[in-house]
Amino acid sequence: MQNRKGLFITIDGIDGCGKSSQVRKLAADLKEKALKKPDSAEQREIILTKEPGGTKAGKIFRDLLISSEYDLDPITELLLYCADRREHQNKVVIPETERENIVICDRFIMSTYAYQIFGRRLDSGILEYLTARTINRMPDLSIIIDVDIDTAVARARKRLERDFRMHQEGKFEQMPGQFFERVREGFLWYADNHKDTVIIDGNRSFNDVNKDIMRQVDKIL
Ligand SMILES: Nc1ncnc2c1ncn2[C@@H]1O[C@H](COP(=O)(O)OP(=O)(O)OP(=O)(O)O)[C@@H](O)[C@H]1O
Ligand SMILES: Cc1cn([C@H]2C[C@H](O)[C@@H](COP(=O)(O)O)O2)c(=O)[nH]c1=O
Repeated sequence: MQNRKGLFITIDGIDGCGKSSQVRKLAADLKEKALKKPDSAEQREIILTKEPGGTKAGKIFRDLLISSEYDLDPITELLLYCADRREHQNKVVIPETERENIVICDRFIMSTYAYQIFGRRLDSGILEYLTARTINRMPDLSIIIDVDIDTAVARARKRLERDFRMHQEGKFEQMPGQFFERVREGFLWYADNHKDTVIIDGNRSFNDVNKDIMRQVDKIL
């Protein structure tokens, strides 16, 4: 383990890969572990958060970003994801890890590489420039849940239609399959080229995926 305070764990993947359900389950599992071992390092507060939208200003960025209503220019979109991340670092990730808590975040920078650089085909130089100057706390562990595009798109659409949220949140879900192929390629590229990043096969049962996630998290606790 690096000599740093707290822990910052991120879970990522294409829409519908199952990450939000796994983030919630991981938080519940860690809380249960802490109850069982009251004197251990696991006795840290668990902070469940997300990008975009993990801060007060971030909720406004999120509305702008994921609605299909605004038809944002791709570079505007990239800048807003970076602005949301900067706010989230300063208001949540850094203060909570400084308090030695465990921050579990639904999505992080791998999503920006996957969706904006690979999906939208933007120049990675802008993202690298902004990241180097605005992000101080990188994850101790990044998990990418990898699933087949057809499975992911079907799961994401089903969930949005069930919740009647396709209009407010369905911007990416309405994109063609080739877009998601590029996004998936972006996640795989990120894992191949960055340390502390692992891929977990999400085409399996919820419990099997959860077990693999817990195995990875146990290594850094
Ligand atoms: N391993 C799994 N097998 C089958 N269904 C799953 C699995 N994991 C999650 N699901 C279901 O798929 C749907 C999407 O899951 P979830 O919301 O966790 O995905 P997500 O990746 O966070 O999606 P989004 O990015 O669109 O918010 C939910 O209905 C969930 O119950
Ligand atoms: C952080 C981040 C996210 N996105 C996209 C990916 C998803 O379609 C939405 C967020 O929705 P979720 O229900 O919270 O998964 O935002 C992106 O394009 N770029 C990013 O950096």
